[in-house]
Amino acid sequence: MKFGNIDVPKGTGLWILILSLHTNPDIWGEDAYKFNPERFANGTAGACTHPHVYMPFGVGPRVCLGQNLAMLELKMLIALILSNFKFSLSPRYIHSPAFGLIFKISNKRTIHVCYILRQIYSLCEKF
Ligand code: HEM
Repeated sequence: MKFGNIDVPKGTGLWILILSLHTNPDIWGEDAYKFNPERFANGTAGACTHPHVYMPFGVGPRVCLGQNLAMLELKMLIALILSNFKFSLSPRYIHSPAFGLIFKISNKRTIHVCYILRQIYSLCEKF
């Protein structure tokens, strides 16, 4: 098949870089890299120009089987965290995002996050 002027031979594996789709200013606007959950206030269609390019769980026949379970777990976890912790930015905070499979903090900051996660897990074990 042909994508624009690129010929793709039969049997070729294509890897779509989802991070690029999810942070493209042409699709999400100038604040594409900003953490802004409110952009979804009116659903995915209200957040971007082409709703079908938002695919955190993949699309089509191989879409993530655990999608609904994962969303339920995440909502419960966030509700638990927000109702049990207060948040403020540490004066020692250094903004250091790094790209892996997803965006994460760079290795030098990981140890602090692991500590926080351990606290959160121990909290969740109580429920
Ligand atoms: C936030 C959490 C999760 C994310 C972002 C996620 C994302 C994904 C993505 C992107 C795929 C590939 C879809 C594709 O090939 O188009 C996938 C596949 C899959 N996921 Fe998840 N997933 C999550 C949680 C889970 C959970 C909790 C389970 C099981 C309990 C699960 C089970 C699966 C399975 C079995 C597949 C393979 C489906 C297939 O190839 O037919 N996932 N997931």
